[in-house]
Amino acid sequence: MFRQPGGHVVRALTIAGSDSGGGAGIQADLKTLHQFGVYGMCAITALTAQNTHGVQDIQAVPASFVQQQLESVLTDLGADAVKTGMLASADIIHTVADVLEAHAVQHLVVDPVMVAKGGAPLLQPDAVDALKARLFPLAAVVTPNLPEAQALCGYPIRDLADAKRAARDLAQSGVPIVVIKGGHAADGRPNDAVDIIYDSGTQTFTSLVSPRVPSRKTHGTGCTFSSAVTALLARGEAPLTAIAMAKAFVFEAIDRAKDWDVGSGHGPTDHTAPANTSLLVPPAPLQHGSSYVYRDGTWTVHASPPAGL
Ligand SMILES: Nc1ncnc2c1ncn2[C@@H]1O[C@H](COP(=O)(O)OP(=O)(O)O)[C@@H](O)[C@H]1O
Ligand SMILES: Cc1ncc(COP(=O)(O)O)c(N)n1
Repeated sequence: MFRQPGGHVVRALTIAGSDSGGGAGIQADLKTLHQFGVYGMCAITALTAQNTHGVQDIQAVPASFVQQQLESVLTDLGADAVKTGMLASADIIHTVADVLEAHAVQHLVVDPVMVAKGGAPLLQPDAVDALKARLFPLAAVVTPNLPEAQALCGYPIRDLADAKRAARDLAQSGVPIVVIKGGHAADGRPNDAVDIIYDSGTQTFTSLVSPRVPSRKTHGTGCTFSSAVTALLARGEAPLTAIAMAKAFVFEAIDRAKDWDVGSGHGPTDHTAPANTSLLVPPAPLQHGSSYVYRDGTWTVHASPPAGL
């Protein structure tokens, strides 16, 4: 386990739904935290019966029991960073926000999970406003994918300019760093996977680019990405560095699983991808406002921003 100077074992808490298929949700989160050498804990918001073909059923967890799980963990073990994934309902969002406020939690990563890749709704539609009003102001980093950013902003995101507008608009809810993830932008094009970061402190956009792995096995990529960011924030990395290392980790996790036979639908990624090597580390320190490309295990700075999403 990763330790701070002084011996403190680094720990992180995920508040999310359970994926029985093991590729997304709590299961992806704990695997990722472990891979980064961070002690992982969880508060489960919903149980899903799920596989690589979709979500077959959902059992909600009462908000009062979510609260109890959070209190149990935070009053004893504590967390150096916290992430949220599937929160299911407005009730649970309010409860989570109340507890996180009361415990003055630092380094909160909010992954505003709304719909599974197969199309199943994972958040009640009336809960979107609660997410923005209650959790975004507590977050250090918010990580919507393109459909989530569209739902949160209320307008279509078709290109890089739209993604930048969305990131800036979402930061208005009091979020220091917004990452618009470009995993959904493929439309069959063999393009790159481009993530746009907006830092409201410096008011700059930084883009992170990797090749797009031609694979359907991307179940849980968002959970894996936000958990890697959480682990690295817990370890004390600067946010931009954490986000870049997380992107490189997810690329490696997708790449290593592309020929896996785990399920016959949208399969999971390989959480044993290397997490603690210099491979993931970008040219430090990252410059706000620049564009970085991760290719063949190396980060390089690019003078010009990416051409598109
Ligand atoms: N086929 C792919 N190849 C490389 N990177 C990908 C691919 N699909 C998604 N990513 C990356 O995975 C991360 C999660 O993005 P995304 O899949 O959009 O999230 P979500 O699971 O929330 O929909 C982002 O860094 C994105 O760029
Ligand atoms: C419990 C749970 N949480 C999150 C996701 C989103 O993951 P994806 O977008 O890859 O389907 C999921 N499918 N299930």
